Amino acid sequence: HGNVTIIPRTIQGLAMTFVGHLDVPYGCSVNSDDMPPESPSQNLAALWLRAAFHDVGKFDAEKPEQVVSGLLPNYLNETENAGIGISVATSFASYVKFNYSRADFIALAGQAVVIHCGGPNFNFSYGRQDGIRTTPFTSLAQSLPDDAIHTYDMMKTKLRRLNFTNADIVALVTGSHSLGGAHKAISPHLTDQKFQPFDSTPGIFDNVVFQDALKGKCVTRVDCGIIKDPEMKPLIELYASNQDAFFKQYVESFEKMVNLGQKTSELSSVALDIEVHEKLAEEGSAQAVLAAADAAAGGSKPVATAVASSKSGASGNVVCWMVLVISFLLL
Ligand code: HEM
Repeated sequence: HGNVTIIPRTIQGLAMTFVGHLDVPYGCSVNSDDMPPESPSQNLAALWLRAAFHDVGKFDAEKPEQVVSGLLPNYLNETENAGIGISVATSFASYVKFNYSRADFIALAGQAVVIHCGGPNFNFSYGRQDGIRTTPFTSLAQSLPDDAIHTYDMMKTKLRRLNFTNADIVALVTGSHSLGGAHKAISPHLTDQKFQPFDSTPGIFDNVVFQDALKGKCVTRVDCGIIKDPEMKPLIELYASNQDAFFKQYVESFEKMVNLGQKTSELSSVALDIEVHEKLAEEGSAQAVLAAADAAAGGSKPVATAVASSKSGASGNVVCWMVLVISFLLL
């Protein structure tokens, strides 16, 4: 981790690689090239962001110095990680030999998603240590809040174990659910649809999820609990009316999340140059995302938006693959 001139360049290169994958061909929503149609989630962007959370799931506030991150690929069989295994980020993390940690790798994938899909742009901190594979985490099996079996109060207790404040919880949990949605294959307690978007713009990282929550729309038990929680509701109202306030809090809370268990004084910081996905609005609405999911699954219903986005994706593909090749050369 010592070489400060090389590392930032490789981090920028890797960030571009992630963005290249996201853009082939459905941007921030469904990526049919990477996600096989039979998989429970076909939303690579959402999966990577989710993975950044799950990678710190073993954090124990009673052992704050215990390094927990970088181990997600070893825990994909746990029920709390159902559906994440398909994520290319975690598979990459298990086989690609970069000169920085798997923890950095997974955090960067999540952060690249936030920036590329319309969220706040912020520096990436790097130099995280990876947890030791043989760490006995067994006392903390099922350590992440489980939407299918826990009450809202139990989930809130588990989120407190991650040292999350109310603002962290609202920004990170409901806020991250700005992207993606629930899948019958993973969350039969929530939906009987293959894909149930969390908000009306599941391919855009924005504050619409809070506006929808105030209109009574919530999908996960945790989000439905948050909107009813008198401690949390004022924050939902704030973020619904003020996207800047949401983004400001998100940056702080995301940093906190991906640094759980790490010695933050030993981390360095580098600016990322990531462009926002050019067809965000066109591809990010619930209707466009559902149409793309249908197309990716081989559905026969042609929908105007899906056809339009896959056409634009074809020319975009060439550019994206060039970006991928160039960024691998840089690495
Ligand atoms: C109490 C905490 C949380 C609970 C109970 C929870 C629960 C869930 C559930 C049930 C799903 C649906 C999975 C599926 O059916 O495919 C989901 C999806 C998702 N979660 Fe969370 N979540 C929590 C916190 C977070 C956090 C902190 C993040 C990110 C920082 C996050 C990011 C996501 C994303 C992006 C998706 C969409 C995945 C996709 O579309 O494939 N969640 N979450």
